[in-house]
Amino acid sequence: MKIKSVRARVFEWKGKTVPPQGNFCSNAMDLVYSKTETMSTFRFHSWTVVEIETDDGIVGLGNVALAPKIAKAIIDEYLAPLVIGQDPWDYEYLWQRMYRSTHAWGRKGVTMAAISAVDLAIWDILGKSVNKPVFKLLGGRTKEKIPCYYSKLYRTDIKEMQDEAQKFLDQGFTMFKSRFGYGPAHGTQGVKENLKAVEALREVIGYDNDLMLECYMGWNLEYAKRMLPKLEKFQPRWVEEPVIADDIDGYAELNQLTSIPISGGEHEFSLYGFKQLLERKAVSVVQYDTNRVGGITAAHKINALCESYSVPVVPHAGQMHNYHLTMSSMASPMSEYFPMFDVEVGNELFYYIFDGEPVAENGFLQLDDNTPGLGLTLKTEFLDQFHIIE
Ligand SMILES: O=C(O)[C@H](O)[C@H](O)[C@@H](O)CO
Ligand SMILES: [Mg+2]
Repeated sequence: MKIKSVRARVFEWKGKTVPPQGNFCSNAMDLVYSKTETMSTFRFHSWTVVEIETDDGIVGLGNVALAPKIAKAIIDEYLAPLVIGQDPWDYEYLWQRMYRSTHAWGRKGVTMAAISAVDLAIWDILGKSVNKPVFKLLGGRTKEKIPCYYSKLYRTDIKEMQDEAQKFLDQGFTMFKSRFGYGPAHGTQGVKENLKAVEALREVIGYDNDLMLECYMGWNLEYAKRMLPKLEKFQPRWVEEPVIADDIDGYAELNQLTSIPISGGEHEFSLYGFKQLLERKAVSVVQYDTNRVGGITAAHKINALCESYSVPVVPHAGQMHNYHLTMSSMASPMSEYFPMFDVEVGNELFYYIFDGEPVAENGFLQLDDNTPGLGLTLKTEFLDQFHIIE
């Protein structure tokens, strides 16, 4: 079997969107002086879809959501020529070709995300070629089904947040992730607002359910050091990405500061990036996303590394490419889960592009033993609402 072609297309959402409200989630831009609203940079409304076809007619699907137009250019210009004509079963060799030939300017960020998309499509081909789901190629089922946490609860009106939590509690979810709205730029009033939201959520879900808290890199070390002791009484399961991804010392300090586990890695890349985080004890929960970190070839190795450090892996964003790794790894206790909503920030956009994403039931996800590959197909239902760049 040989790879015949690589097609990378950008799917830009042109359909209806629900504008996220006010300070719906703190983010790294909050710390930079700006005359415009910093939240507006925080959208994921396009996606790169990669289709790799083999000479025997199998088509593998991969995707990347970071800087989609740049990712497409990297795939077209640099990565496609490295894999065309090659045997997809040589996935490690192909991965190393992509990684090493772009190393001088690639390594992390959008280049690694582009490599991830090609690698995902290759693994989809492998599964399809032997008629097995990808998780079977990675070691098989380590759990009957995957526990998942409800992820949204953007910082909106407190009552709205409480109603949202109640609705998904009633649907059987036992774990919830919410977003802080405020950071260092919002002074003591912002501190109060952050605490108010957490208290209000605990009122609804109680202390027998898990609550995770997301900063999305919108704090700094000093602010996080003030906030964590105040949050301790609310027993968060973790506080996520309190500082920017490059501040590994900051993570390490915060992770030792209180009883609250610090999570991160959503914006970290490659086996080496995670080795650094683990060696420094910088995170207590690892949250790579397979479509950023280097695809399944890299994520599988990171899982093994995390297993050896006894650090759980809870990949970012749900999605099939992550679920297959979670299903097959002892290091992964659960998944993130975004239900399908109207297009808002864009975290939910993959439901509009792909068919096959599992729907949670009572807080659990299931993967089918008999669906080969990653289990995704391109959806036709919303096709007319995308502008597609070839
Ligand atoms: O952990 C997450 O789910 C992410 O940080 C979100 O994708 C982020 O976009 C906030 O909604
Ligand atoms: Mg996150």
